[in-house]
Amino acid sequence: MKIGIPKEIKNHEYRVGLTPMAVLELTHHGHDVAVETLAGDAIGFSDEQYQAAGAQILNTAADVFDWAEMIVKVKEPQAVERAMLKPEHTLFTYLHLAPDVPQTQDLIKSGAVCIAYETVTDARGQLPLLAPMSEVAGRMSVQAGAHSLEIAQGGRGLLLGGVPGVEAAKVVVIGAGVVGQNAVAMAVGTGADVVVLDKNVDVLRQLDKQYGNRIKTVYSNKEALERHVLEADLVVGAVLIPGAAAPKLVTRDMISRMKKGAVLVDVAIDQGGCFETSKATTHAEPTYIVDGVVHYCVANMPGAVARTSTMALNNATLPFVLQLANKGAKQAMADNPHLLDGLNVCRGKVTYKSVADDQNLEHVSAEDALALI
Ligand SMILES: NC(=O)C1=CN([C@@H]2O[C@H](COP(=O)(O)OP(=O)(O)OC[C@H]3O[C@@H](n4cnc5c(N)ncnc54)[C@H](O)[C@@H]3O)[C@@H](O)[C@H]2O)C=CC1
Ligand SMILES: CC(=O)C(=O)O
Ligand SMILES: [Mg+2]
Repeated sequence: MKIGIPKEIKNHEYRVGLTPMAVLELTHHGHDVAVETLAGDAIGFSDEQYQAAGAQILNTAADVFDWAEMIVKVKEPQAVERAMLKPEHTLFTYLHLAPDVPQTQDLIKSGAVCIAYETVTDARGQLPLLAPMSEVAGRMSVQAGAHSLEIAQGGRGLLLGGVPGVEAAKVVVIGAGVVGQNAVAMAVGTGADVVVLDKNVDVLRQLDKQYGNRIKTVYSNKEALERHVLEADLVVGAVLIPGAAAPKLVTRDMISRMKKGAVLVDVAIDQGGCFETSKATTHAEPTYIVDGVVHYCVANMPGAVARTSTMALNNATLPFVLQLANKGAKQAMADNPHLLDGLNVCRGKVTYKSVADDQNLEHVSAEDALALI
């Protein structure tokens, strides 16, 4: 198969769809790979390394899209990229479609087969292609929150762990999945006072076993959520309903009653965000302030540590890229129901139920849509 890797163009996004090491695996299996020039340059993957792995280097994204049968990316395609998609393409990347109507419409119009990393599942019902970036973003969330708590950033002027004789800051993590667990680990490491909420008692049980009384685990209902958010210095939003728009758990009214200079880090912003006042920001301008509360809402947090993130992402995506390349998209998805769970848009039809529901669109099951390929 002909596999194309364009350079990422989202603001301060330096990850790349495939590393030279991953390209070598594909060329070794007899596939052809084309990489846009300088696609990995910012993170130390040169054009020469890609050529040594057997790839050809093309000058523009348009050349890559024209040549390739499958496009492997990191971030959801931007408008100029969507305009280059054709029905012959398989697109394999993060999509986060539920809160993104223009992207959904463009992918429908493209006729392409669009498989989203974030809804591919594994045998335990988890999300193996989201998990590595959630690990990165969860760890970064506490770093970003600590920085935002500094006075110069509009924060309360608190050090998360305090110092001897001065109490630690209170960190509240909403959602105890992969992002939440990694945020808790980092927050505990700083010495902060940590509370974590979830609706899944099993994950709270797990954290309770791991940390004992070093943290507080709390079942997430309206009363508990409000009480802890109002006491918080830093709140990390880490909830997910797979494929769907994030629930707005923290309302504008609650935010107006939070401590001035408190910080919200909305990691769930790529699914629309779980704070009512959240809107996506970029690494160039990561924060803004509403009612005295600092909001950090960067939708591609792992892009800031792009070398670590690219390698972690490739470890997870490569087996699926190989299946798609070796068998073709239709057969690979027919053979692997976990990969089929990734199918979001296929030949003009929305094939992921919660995306269709959130946008009032017709839904065709992924199984039925395979017949369209
Ligand atoms: N901004 C960024 O750069 C990045 C964002 N993310 C996003 O972070 C979010 C979380 O991802 P993961 O941790 O991997 O998901 P996950 O599925 O591992 O965990 C989500 C948790 O939220 C809980 N939850 C759902 N509804 C809830 C509610 N009403 N109250 C409390 N808890 C609730 C679930 O029970 C689950 O434990 C996703 O939206 C993901 O796309 C992930 C990586 C990077
Ligand atoms: C998961 C995601 O949105 C990211 O890595 O940017
Ligand atoms: Mg994102």
